[in-house]
Amino acid sequence: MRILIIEDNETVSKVLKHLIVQELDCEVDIAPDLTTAIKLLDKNSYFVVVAELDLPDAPDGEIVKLILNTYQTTCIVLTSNLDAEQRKKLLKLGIADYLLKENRYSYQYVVKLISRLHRNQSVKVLVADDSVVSRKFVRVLLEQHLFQVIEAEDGAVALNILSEQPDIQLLITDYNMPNVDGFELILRVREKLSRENIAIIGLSNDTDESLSARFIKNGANDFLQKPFVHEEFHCRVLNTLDSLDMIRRLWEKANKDYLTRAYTRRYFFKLHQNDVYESSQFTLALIDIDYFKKINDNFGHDVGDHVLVEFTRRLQHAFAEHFTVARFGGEEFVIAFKGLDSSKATTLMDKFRAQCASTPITTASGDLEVTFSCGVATANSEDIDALLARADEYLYAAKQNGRNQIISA
Ligand SMILES: Nc1nc2c(ncn2[C@@H]2O[C@H](COP(=O)(O)OP(=O)(O)OP(=O)(O)O)[C@@H](O)[C@H]2O)c(=O)[nH]1
Repeated sequence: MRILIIEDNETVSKVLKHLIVQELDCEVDIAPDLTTAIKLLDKNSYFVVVAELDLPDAPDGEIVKLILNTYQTTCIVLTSNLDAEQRKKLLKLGIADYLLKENRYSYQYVVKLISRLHRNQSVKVLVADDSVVSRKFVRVLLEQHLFQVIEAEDGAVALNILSEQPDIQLLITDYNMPNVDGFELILRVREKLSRENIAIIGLSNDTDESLSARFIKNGANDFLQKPFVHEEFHCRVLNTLDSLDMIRRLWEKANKDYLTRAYTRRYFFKLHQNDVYESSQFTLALIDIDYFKKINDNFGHDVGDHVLVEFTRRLQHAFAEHFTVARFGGEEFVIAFKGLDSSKATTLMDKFRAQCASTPITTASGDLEVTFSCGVATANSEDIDALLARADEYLYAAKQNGRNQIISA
């Protein structure tokens, strides 16, 4: 990623460059005037340009049109003052945002904004609104911030799109829509997707002042009254996505193991507590790496950690797309094969066992042969604790029997 700062005040450009480089992995160029800026823009491709409006050789913000139209690059404007007329003109041109050089927080905001814009490129936003004009307006604003935008003309279409594209992170929905309105849409989305899955912003031009609270009580994260100004829209989207990121980080901390990123024992139980009662097609594989203590003793804890991480990567690669992979602690893992009987799960596990045994793990201390033992048990009207206890018995038998093998029933 490469950023260009066009700024004639050397102190400002240096501070900004310092803050950007500290926070983001990128190259930063500085141009003190329009002439130098053009040379750099001709030579390099920039992710974002941060530009001062008043330059020695272009005092009337000429640089903005050039960046947006000629170089078709995202532009953040930096300025000491901005009157209402200029502000309107800049927003109409399609800048991503403008910042007044008021204090150090303005510069920190620029860094935060660039980082957000970078992440936005992979963020899908669904806009549900029956008004084409309103939908297009929101689309333009979102595209200025580099989001991937998908449109739905009513709530029913939005629900279909959400079920087909579970990676949508933000839903922006109008209230008044035919078929399924904004409230019903939110209620139905929240039945399936919680706050770590998707964020929701409600929109309405209805004058009913209780709407905002009702939207939020129904499960929206925020609400915007139409017509709204560009800045408010961007700030609310930014805040909503920041809190989505935070909730996701907390969720990961609570449910994923810090070292291997596999699910924790607690999350595993939460997911599968009731599965055994429901289906006899539910099989657990309890896995334990063989002689793992020796790896730690002979090569050190860091190598042991590396083996655990690589072993988990292999497990995830082989099974995580369809089944739950959890680390139960130490060098013990479990896989929940929902929908598979003992024989199918054992066949899959044995294929994986043979692959592991024949592919050493490369570590700082050389290539290490790593094998595991495994107990496979299929539900038999028992609860999850009893099923796990049985898998553990088979695992113990596999260890006693010489390791690097699977025992199942
Ligand atoms: N490096 C590392 N070691 C861990 C971690 N968690 C547990 N261990 C170590 O894993 C080892 C487990 O050893 P044991 O339970 O004796 O089992 P083993 O050596 O694998 O022998 P068998 O299971 O009988 O084949 C212990 O030395 C623990 O200290 C971890 O997060 N990182």
